[in-house]
Order: sequence, then C-alpha cells, then structure tokens
Amino acid sequence: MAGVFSYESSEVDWCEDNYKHSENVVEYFNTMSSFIFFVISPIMLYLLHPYAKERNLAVHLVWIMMVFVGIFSLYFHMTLSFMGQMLDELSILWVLAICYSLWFPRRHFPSFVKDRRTFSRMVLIITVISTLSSFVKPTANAYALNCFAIHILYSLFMELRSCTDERVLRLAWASTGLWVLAISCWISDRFGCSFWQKLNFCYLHGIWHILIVVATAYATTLVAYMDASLEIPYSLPDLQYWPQNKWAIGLPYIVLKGSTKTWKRC
Ligand SMILES: CCCCCCCC/C=C\CCCCCCCC(=O)N[C@@H](CO)[C@H](O)/C=C/CCCCCCCCCCCCC
Ligand SMILES: [Ca+2]
Ligand SMILES: [Zn+2]
Repeated sequence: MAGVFSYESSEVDWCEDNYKHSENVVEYFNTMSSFIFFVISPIMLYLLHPYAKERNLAVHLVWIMMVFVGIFSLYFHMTLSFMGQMLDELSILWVLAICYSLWFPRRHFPSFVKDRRTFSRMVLIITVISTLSSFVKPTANAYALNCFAIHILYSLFMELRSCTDERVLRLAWASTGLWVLAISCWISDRFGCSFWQKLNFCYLHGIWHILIVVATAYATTLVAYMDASLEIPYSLPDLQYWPQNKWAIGLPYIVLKGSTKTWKRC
C-alpha cells in the first residue's frame, strides 16, 4: 500500500528532466506551473458568482473542484507517485461530471431521461463506474479523459451551428483555439520528447497546464452563458472580459443586466 505513495511509482513520466532543480521535487517546472489553478480558480469563482446566485450555487463546484485538480497536479508532478497520478486524473473526471450535470443541453438528453435531476443521477452512476474502471489500465486514463474534450467540441459545434451572435462565436473560437494549442503541447510532450530534449526545451507539459486552465475558463463561461440565455433569459445575460472589457481579452464572464427572480416577485 505504501508503494502507491512512493516517488516515481507511477508508470507515467513527463518529458521534463527529473530532480533537475530540487532533490524533493521530481518535475520542478511542471509542479510550479500547477499554481496557475490557484490563481485562475478564485478569480472565476468571483466572476461567475452573479450567474451562480441567480441560476444555481452548485455552479461554484466546478471551480472549487479545479482547486483540488491543482493540488493533485502539484502533488503528482512533485512525486510522480501512482497515488498522485490517480488523484490528478480522477479529479478531472469529476470536474467533467459536474460540468455535464450542470450544463449538458436538455434537448440532447436520452429519450428515457425526463429532467436534469435524473440526468445528473445517470452522470453520477457513470462517473462512479468510470472511477472504479480507471484502476484497470491507469496508463489509458489520460487518453480517455482527452476524448471528453472531443465530445464537448462536437456538442458545442452542434449547438452553435445556428448561432449568429458575434461575441458568442468569438468566445467559442477562442476556447477551441486555446484547447488546440493546449492539446498540441500535451501530445508533443508525450510523443516528441527526444526532439524537445535535443532543443533543451522540456517544458511543454507545464505550458499545457497554463493553457488548459485558461481554455477551461473560456469554455465554462461559454456554456454557462448559453445556459443562462436559455434558462434565465429574464436576467439578460451578457458577456464581458476581466480585467478590461474594452480589450476583449482576459477572462470572460457573465453579467446579468436584467431583473433577478427576487425583484420579479415584488
Ligand atoms: C457540457 C460540458 C461543458 C464543459 C466545459 C469544460 C469542462 C472542463 C473540464 C475539465 C477541466 C480540465 C482540467 C485539466 C487539468 C489538467 C491536469 C493535468 O495536466 N493532468 C495530466 C497529468 O498531469 C493528465 O495527463 C491530463 C489528462 C487529460 C485531461 C483532459 C481534460 C479535458 C479538458 C476538456 C477541456 C475542454 C475545452 C473545450 C474547449 C472548446
Ligand atoms: Ca520527467
Ligand atoms: Zn500535469
């Protein structure tokens, strides 16, 4: 049992040289780049709060869980232990499960699913089964997780086919572009390591951490905005960027320009 916590007990080893900068930290840059989760998550919790308050406070679970993904990612790269690998991957699986439960469009529910509560229960059962199956062939987990991104992209494409709103389309392209950059770094670190070692540049997995967190911020705001337009249209959701809306770069978030439920009752 103690073996699963021991340094380098995972079968996965990223391109960055081990113990290059510290004898206690296996992959120094990959470990340090995990701090990006602790920077972006509180900002997103703050920016999404007006939408979460109006729609459902459970929305905050996404970025609370992202803090845990950051903690486990840091622990994994610091030790390359089997336990670190499983915690890192399983926390991502549960973030995905929360996103699907909250935001998967109702009209694409399977015919036997009547409402979101039943859909969330179905997602919960599938996630528990997937959690148990992840121990069968742990080296396949990361590939399975990346397949969800393909499904998210496909669902977004289907949803946005008829969309003409410039700001929404721009956010969708930005999220997709960031994800393409991120996954290129992940794949290149995995399969092109000897090339990057010759160039003495083995930091692509750390760069993936930074890009995927920003891609997640973009994608979660995009799906939350589409959800708000459908489920709470009276609140007149709009897209803005933090810290400076004029530049239309930075972190996207939702402002509610209309009345809230409470006001409506008065
Ligand atoms: C209707 C659903 C809407 C979903 C919106 C977006 C949901 C984002 C969900 C998860 C966040 C992923 C956080 C990634 C953390 C990375 C930690 C890490 O680097 N782990 C590696 C080991 O250190 C491990 O090898 C990585 C495994 C692959 C993870 C795949 C994550 C899929 C991310 C999906 C992002 C979607 C972006 C879509 C853009 C249009
Ligand atoms: Ca390494
Ligand atoms: Zn990582």
